[in-house]
Amino acid sequence: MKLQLALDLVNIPEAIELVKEVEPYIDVVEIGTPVVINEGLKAVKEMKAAFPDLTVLADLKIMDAAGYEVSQASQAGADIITILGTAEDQSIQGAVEEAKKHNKKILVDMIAVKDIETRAKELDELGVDYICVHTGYDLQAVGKNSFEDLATIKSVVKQAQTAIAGGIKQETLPEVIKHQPDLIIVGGGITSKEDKQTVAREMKELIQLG
Ligand SMILES: O=C([C@H](O)CO)[C@H](O)[C@H](O)COP(=O)(O)O
Repeated sequence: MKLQLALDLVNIPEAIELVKEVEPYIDVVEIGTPVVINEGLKAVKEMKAAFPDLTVLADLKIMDAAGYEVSQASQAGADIITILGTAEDQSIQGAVEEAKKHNKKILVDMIAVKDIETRAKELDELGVDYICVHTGYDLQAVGKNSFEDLATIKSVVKQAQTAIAGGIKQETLPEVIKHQPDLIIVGGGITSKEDKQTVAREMKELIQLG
């Protein structure tokens, strides 16, 4: 199980400063969708330049023109690029093919997918690298989480790795670990804390205990 830090509500210098604090404890750094919207792929480029050994995920949440978007993000230095599970199969295939050309990986975000089980099976067959269940900010606000969806995808996926995102905190981490996803994505659970380094270290230690 790996730990991904999601950076959503920061600018580029703040993102780099934050990663400096927690780098030893994270496996992947995510340039979140709001950062990409505000700053563009420059944010991915600058993060990769600052931390060449860290895996960088560009949370583009692609819905169309997937091959082109994946190509652009790959050239900016992203190692993993996200596409939405609700996108057309044609788009998913385009993303997977383009990512292979650049030796990059595709993570499918299952936010707003209604039939998680069926779609996860289809995506797995389309050859994506990760399938990620995700409770977005707007559903977190009404008390939802993705633990059940994680169990669902774990039971049907054969080749892809599994991931979970959305409101995960130190207190809910043990419940996540029980389901053994390959990737655990944490944003506010670390970035909103005063002592980010301690929280990231303690979360990483818990993950390593498995
Ligand atoms: O993908 C995300 C969200 O849609 C905003 O872009 C977040 O990165 C993801 O939810 C993880 O952040 P937290 O929910 O704060 O842990």
